[in-house]
Amino acid sequence: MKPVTMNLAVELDAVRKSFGRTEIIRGASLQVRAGERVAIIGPNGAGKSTLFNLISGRLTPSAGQIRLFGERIDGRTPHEINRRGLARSFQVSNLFPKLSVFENLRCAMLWSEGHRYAFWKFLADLDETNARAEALLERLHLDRRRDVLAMNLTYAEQRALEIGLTIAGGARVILLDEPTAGMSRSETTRFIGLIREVTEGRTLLTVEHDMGVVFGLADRIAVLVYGEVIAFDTPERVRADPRVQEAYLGSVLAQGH
Ligand SMILES: Nc1ncnc2c1ncn2[C@@H]1O[C@H](COP(=O)(O)OP(=O)(O)OP(=O)(O)O)[C@@H](O)[C@H]1O
Repeated sequence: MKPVTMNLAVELDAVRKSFGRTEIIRGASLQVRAGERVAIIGPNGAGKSTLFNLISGRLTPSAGQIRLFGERIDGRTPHEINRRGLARSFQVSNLFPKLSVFENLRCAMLWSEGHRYAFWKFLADLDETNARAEALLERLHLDRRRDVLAMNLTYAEQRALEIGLTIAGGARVILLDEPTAGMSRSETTRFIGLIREVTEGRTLLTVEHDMGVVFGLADRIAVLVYGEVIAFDTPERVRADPRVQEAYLGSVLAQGH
C-alpha cells in the first residue's frame, strides 16, 4: 500500500533550527499538497529564509524531519534535493548571462537529463529537447527574445527565464524568494499571471512580503512567527484569523502593504 503522504509534496514535521544557542525555527510543521501554491509570510526575522534554506538543503535541521514526496530529505545536499525535483529560484541567479534565452533553457533541460555523461544520447535526443525548449519559450512569452543573451534581457524577463530554468530542469516543487522584488506594480501584476500559468500543476512555495502578491498567488498561506507556523489556511481565513491579525497581518495591512 502507498503511504498516505503520496499526495503531499513537502512536509515539515516539528522542524527546529538553532544557530549557536539561539533557536530560530521552533518546531515548525507544514504539509504542502502536490500542485498547490503556498506563500510563507511573517514579520522580519521570523525565520522565513531559514525555513527555505532548510527545505532546499542549504541548512540541516537541528531536530525534526523534512520530506519531499514522502521521502526524507533533511540532511541531504542541495544538489541531491534538486535531483529529487525541488528547485529554488531568485536568491542567487541561475542564469548563464552569456548564453541566449533559448540556449539557457536547452542547457537546463540537457543537464537535468544527465547528458553530460552520454554524448551520443545527447545527439539523438537533441531534436526533442529543442522542441521542448521552443514550447517553453512560448509559455514564458519569451519567444520573440529567443536569441537575445540572458544578460541583455530586461529584469522582469530575466526573472521569467529563471522560472523557466526550474521548469526546464524538471522541478516539480519550486521555491521562489520574493518573486516580484524590484518590479513595478504593472510588471508585478503581469508576472504573477505568468508564474501562475507556467507553474500550473507544480507545487510552489514562496516567501513574500508584498501582500498583493501573496493574495494574488497563494492557494494557502503559512504564517511564521518566531519560528513557528501559527496559521496555515486559505487567504480569506488567514486574513480573518485574529491570531494572525494580532501577530502580524493587522500591522502590515494597516501600513497599506
Ligand atoms: N547563519 C545564521 N547564523 C546565525 N543567525 C542566523 C543565521 N541565519 C539567520 N539567522 C538569524 O535568524 C533569524 C531569522 O532570520 P531569517 O532571515 O530566516 O528571517 P526572515 O523571516 O527571512 O526575515 P526577513 O523577512 O527580514 O527576510 C534572524 O534573527 C537572523 O539574524
